[in-house]
Amino acid sequence: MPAIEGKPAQPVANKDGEFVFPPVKREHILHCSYDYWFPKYRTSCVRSEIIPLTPDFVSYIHEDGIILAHEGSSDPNQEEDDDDWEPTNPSSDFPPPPREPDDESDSDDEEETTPNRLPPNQRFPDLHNKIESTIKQLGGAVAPKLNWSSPRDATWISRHPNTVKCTSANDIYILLKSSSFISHDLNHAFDDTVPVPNSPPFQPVLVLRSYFNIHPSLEFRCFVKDRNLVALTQRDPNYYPFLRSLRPHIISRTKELFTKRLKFTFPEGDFVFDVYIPEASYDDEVNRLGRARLIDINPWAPRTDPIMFGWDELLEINVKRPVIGGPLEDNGSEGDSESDEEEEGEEEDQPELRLVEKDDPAAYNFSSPAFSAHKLPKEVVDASQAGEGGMREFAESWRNFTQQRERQQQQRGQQAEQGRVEEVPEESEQPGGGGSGST
Ligand SMILES: Nc1ncnc2c1ncn2[C@@H]1O[C@H](COP(=O)(O)OP(=O)(O)OP(=O)(O)O)[C@@H](O)[C@H]1O
Repeated sequence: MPAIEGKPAQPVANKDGEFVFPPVKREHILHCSYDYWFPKYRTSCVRSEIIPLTPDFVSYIHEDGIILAHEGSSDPNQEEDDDDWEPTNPSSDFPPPPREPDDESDSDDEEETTPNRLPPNQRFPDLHNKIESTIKQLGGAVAPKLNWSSPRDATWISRHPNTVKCTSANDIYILLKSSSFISHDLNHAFDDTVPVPNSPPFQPVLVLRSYFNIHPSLEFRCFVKDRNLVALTQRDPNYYPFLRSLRPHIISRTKELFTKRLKFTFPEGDFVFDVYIPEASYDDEVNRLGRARLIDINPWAPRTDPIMFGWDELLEINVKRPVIGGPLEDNGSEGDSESDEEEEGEEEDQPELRLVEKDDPAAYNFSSPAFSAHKLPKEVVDASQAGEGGMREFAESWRNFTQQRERQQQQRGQQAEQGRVEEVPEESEQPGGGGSGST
C-alpha cells in the first residue's frame, strides 16, 4: 500500500509534556466536506442532495437583515408587477435591513429594484427553484447544512422550533442567515490550516438531507486513529437509562459501518465520524439496533468537539495495530470485503464507548459547547443578560426550559424502549438510485 497521503500532522509534546496539535492541512478539512465524502458512502447515509452555491447566494447569506422569497410564487416576471411587497410570515417579524447612511431614497419601489434588495426568488431564481424542488423530491422536509456545519445554533428562530427541519426555501434562508456556524463555514473553515500545493478550491455547497425524527439518544461520535476505531461517545450529553443494555449493539453496529465502508477508503488515517443507529425495524433480540447510518465526517482537529472525551486523552491512546497505508478504492458494497477477512480470527481492541451515567456531572455540562448560550432558547439568554429583575426572569425561564427538556427526554426514552421506529430515509443501494448527490 502507498504511504498515507494527506495524513494530519501528529501532535507533539511541548516542554510541559502536554500534547499540542500542529496546524491541520487544508486538504484534511476539504476531505471532511460533505460533497467530498457523500458520493463515496451514499448507501450508508441519509438520502441527501448537494447543491453548489453561487456567489450571489453567499453574499445574501452574509448580508444583514432577512429578505425572504414571496411564498407561493417562483415566477420572477410575476414579481416585477408586485410593487406592494410585504414579506410573508415569518419574515414580517424581522426588521428591514439597515439603510446605507448616504442612501437618500426612501421609495419602496426603488429599494425593491436594487439588486441586493430583491427577494431570493428574483435575485437567484434558478437556485431558489432548485432548492424548492429538491425539498419536494426529498419528501417535503429537509435538514440543511453547508459543507461542514448545520445551523443548529439557530433553531430557536425556526418555524419548526428547536429543530433543523425546513419545509421551504425560506425556512432554510432564515436558519442559514441566523447561524454563526454557517458563517464559520463560509469565512473561517481554513483558519489555522496549512495550504498544500494543488489543493482543490473551496466550493460552497448547500446539503439537503431528508428530514426524519431523530432520537438524540442514538447519535454517537466516533474517533479513528491510524485507521483504528478507538473511541465512541454519546452526542447528546443526557442520561438515557436504556442505553446501558444497548452497549454491545452500539459498538458492533458502529464497527460494522467503519470496517465495511470507511476503514480503508477514507483518504486520512485519523478522522472523526458521526453515526445514527436506529432501533431495529423488526423484533430481533440479537440485533436490537438497526444498521448505523453515517451522518457526518469531521476533522481530527481541536475544532471538532470530543464531547465526553478530551483531546488530550484521545491523542494519548496507543493504537496496538496501526494500519500504515493509504486508502483503497471503495466499491460501494456493504458485503464482505478484504477488510472483513483481515479482521477474521484476529483479536481486536474494542473501542471505548462513553455513555452518560445517572447523576453523571457530564450531563448538563455547561462548559460543553453543546450547552453554550447559542443552544439555549433566545428568551432564556436574553433574560440572563437583562439588568435588574433579569435574574429572577432568567431563573423562571430556565426552570421552564429544564422541565420541558426533562419531559421530552422521558418521552424519547419511552419511545426508544417501546421500540417505536422511525424509518431512516436512505439512499438506494443501486448506484445512481435515490438522491443524485450531484456536485
Ligand atoms: N436528516 C436529518 N433529519 C433530522 N435531523 C437531522 C438530520 N440530520 C442531522 N440531524 C440533526 O442535526 C444535528 C446536526 O447535524 P450534523 O451533525 O450534520 O451537524 P454539524 O453542524 O456537523 O454538527 P457538529 O458541529 O456537532 O459536527 C444532528 O446531531 C441531528 O440531531
